[in-house]
Amino acid sequence: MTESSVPTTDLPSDLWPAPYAGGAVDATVTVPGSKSVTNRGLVLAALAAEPGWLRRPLRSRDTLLMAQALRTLGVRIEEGVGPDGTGEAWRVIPAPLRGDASVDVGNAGTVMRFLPPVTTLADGPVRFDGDPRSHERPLHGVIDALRALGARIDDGGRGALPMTVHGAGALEGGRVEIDASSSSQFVSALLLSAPRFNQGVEVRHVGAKLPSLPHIRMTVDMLRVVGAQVDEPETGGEPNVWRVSPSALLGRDLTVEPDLSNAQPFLAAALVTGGRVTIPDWPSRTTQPGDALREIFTAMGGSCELTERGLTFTGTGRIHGIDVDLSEVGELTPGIAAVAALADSPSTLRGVAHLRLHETDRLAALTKEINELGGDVTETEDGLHIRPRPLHGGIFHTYDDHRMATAGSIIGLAVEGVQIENVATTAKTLPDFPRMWTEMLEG
Ligand SMILES: O=C(O)C1=C[C@@H](OP(=O)(O)O)[C@@H](O)[C@H](O)C1
Ligand SMILES: C=C(OP(=O)(O)O)C(=O)O
Repeated sequence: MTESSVPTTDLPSDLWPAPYAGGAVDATVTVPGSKSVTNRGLVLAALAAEPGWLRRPLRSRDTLLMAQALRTLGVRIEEGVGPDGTGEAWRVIPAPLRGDASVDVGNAGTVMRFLPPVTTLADGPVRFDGDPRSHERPLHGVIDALRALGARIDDGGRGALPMTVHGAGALEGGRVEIDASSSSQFVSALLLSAPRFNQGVEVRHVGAKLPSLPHIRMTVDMLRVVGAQVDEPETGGEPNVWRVSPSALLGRDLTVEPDLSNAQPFLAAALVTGGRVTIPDWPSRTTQPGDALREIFTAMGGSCELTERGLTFTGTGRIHGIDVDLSEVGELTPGIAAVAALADSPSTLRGVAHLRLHETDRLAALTKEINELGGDVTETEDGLHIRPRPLHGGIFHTYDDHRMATAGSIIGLAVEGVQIENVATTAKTLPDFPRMWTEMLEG
């Protein structure tokens, strides 16, 4: 059993010549596990009353940071092969959570939001810090809610990182109102730890909008799988209210689905080159937002077939613009914008103002980088307006954002001479991206 170190993004900011396709791709691409499922699975297993397994976990910067943080708190995570001897599996052995610990969140929204509630259960202070961008990403929803539920947190009044959560071994819990319009992860964070709060939790979202609803569904589904009792709006509960009862959690044997948002660039490659890409193990039912790509990329000109072999997506060589509300599936925006820049008609991407506070300001970054290749993109109040124009080569900057790197690579398939700055930033969720991309083109 080995414990691997967390890859960092401190690699030199090099330029990676994005491969130009020159013809239709025809490939089968096996995509590693979902970041969102892996990090929820780790948290729930760490909070359980008995050991559990996580099979086919994603091994990337965000998930290794989560694993490292949980280990620092006393949880044992043994990396090895699964009970049936096939494939990678992590055995998670819960333990009383230790304080006087430090957590590096990197720039992982799931780590910076999901772990503060967990650490209220530790027996001492837990210091949180991360990449410079982590200081700018919204955390106030989690901090304010935890204080209202009984936690003591020192954040220097910033409502953001760095901060210290003074774990007291338990948290009272109860009712709380939050405004989660800047991130659905505020809601998910509170729900995930709530079975271990004395009174559980009732979270009421009071903001004007709530992004990334499928990710909240994922939280609810995964809580139910480990035995938690959850009342929520979609199964007859009050709108915008989630209730989790206090209970012990079961240790499960969970298999992580492929990351459908990381499947996006490969599906886009089929669309952009008029080729065909199959993603094995595409789930027939899932809460992952990437599943919406079947509909979105079909509307943009391709077609797809979901069979036992997986999802096969076929492009026609023609790409159409789209007018679409992406509020539920915001993390797909960079890849959709890249395809839209190559389309035969304009696109409007709506409902994603909160992307300004993601890994980078994604609306500004996409606008600038596509325009520097000759494009015509304008930011709207809540999204992007993209009028396709002939593009030329140049440097595509990535701003430490994995999805900027994959978006630039999609454009590079159709435009010669695109160079991706710091492609290593894909390590956040898909460390093997450059190799996978090159192999896809080799067929
Ligand atoms: O809970 C999750 O796993 C995620 C929720 C979403 O966050 P926001 O609601 O902040 O957009 C999404 O963009 C992120 O990539 C993953
Ligand atoms: C927004 C994203 O990540 P995070 O979990 O850091 O919020 C993303 O992966 O697109």
